[in-house]
Amino acid sequence: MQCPHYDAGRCHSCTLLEIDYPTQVLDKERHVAALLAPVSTVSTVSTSGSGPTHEVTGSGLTWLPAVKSVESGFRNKAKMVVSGTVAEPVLGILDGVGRGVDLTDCGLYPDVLQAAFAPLAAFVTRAGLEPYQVSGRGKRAQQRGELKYILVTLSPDGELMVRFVLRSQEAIARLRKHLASLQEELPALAVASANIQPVHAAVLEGDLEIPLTERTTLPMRIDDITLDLRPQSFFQTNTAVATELYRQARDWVDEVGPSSLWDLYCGVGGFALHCAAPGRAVTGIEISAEAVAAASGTVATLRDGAGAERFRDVTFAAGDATAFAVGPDAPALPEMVIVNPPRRGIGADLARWLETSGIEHVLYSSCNATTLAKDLAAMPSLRPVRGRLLDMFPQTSHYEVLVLLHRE
Ligand SMILES: C[S@@+](CC[C@H](N)C(=O)[O-])C[C@H]1O[C@@H](n2cnc3c(N)ncnc32)[C@H](O)[C@@H]1O
Repeated sequence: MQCPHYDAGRCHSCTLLEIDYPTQVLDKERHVAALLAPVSTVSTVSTSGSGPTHEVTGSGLTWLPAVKSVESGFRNKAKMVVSGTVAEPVLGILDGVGRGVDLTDCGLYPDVLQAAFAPLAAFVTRAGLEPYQVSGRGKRAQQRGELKYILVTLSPDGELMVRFVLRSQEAIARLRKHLASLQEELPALAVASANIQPVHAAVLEGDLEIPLTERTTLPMRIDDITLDLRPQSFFQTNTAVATELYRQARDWVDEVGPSSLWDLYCGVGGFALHCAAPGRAVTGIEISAEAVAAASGTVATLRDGAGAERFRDVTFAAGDATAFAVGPDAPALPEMVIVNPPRRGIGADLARWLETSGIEHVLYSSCNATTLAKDLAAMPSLRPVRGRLLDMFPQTSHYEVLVLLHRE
């Protein structure tokens, strides 16, 4: 992929841009294999001869060929910092000295997403949304303006969700007044909302979300399941690769064939719903109440359709994944658990609990192989047997990896 912003030193996000794509994937495969080698080696203890000896008999982990992405135009969401002025807003990033860099032609975005930026910039001007900026430092820092970010998500069917992250509610009336004109210029706009993020900190969004459109969910169709995305919920960045991720998870879960399954860190239910099957009880746990409400809505719709049997016993609840598993009110142990935590991993407590729980099968989907390796080291009885890298983030060193663990 060629990028004028990278060539000019204006943007450094795509750290692997100078490496050809097949080599990027190969390097990532080597990276994850090396990180997991210490936890995927089969060890046996031999008691013959003079005393116990520790023998390493090779890796018990089989890697499937990596799932590759298209090299550009794969991101389904854009997080645009808004800078510049009301008359000439700049959508993109801030460079090292706080100057706005226009990234509306960034090659990671599909054409439909790129085409949304000009109408959005024109809307910023029409609605008089002053870009947020800070001058000075420390106690002398002066904050001005309202609009911090514009967050845009593109659905597989070409619809858009747009969120305006604002410092206060000062501009809400103007947003509402001019929204119809934005919808005219941007007919793909299905869901719009304002998020209020009042603090001056490197935090993308705040707790308060104010809907601006009647529709509040964006349908994200993946194979035969349409997930409902709400403004404050997570969705995998690369829809095509996410589709392969959920298909692979479903295949491995079906091979094991559990009658009960937990999906911890379930988001809007991607794994839980793809892995649902007649006679299988599936429980999704997620910290975001919005995501749980969306997932519960999806499953109700699916039950009304042809999927009554498949989705009969699928439920979602809001809560902390570790507290749910280790807490006194935990339901009966499931036969299999899926975990898909944020970059920090599942952490010591949940890993310890899984290790001692007796649960036979775990599927771990990770966007950070370093924390994955650490978590696996804390669960030595659960051995990785199958792994697959899914390149969700070409041009960067990030990737997703799915690992199937069986109890030894
Ligand atoms: C990598 S995302 C995965 C979401 C989902 N599995 C998917 O495929 O879209 C991690 C999810 O964990 C949720 N989360 C973060 N901390 C959590 C916690 N302590 N307990 C439960 N869920 C948590 C986040 O809100 C986010 O939805």
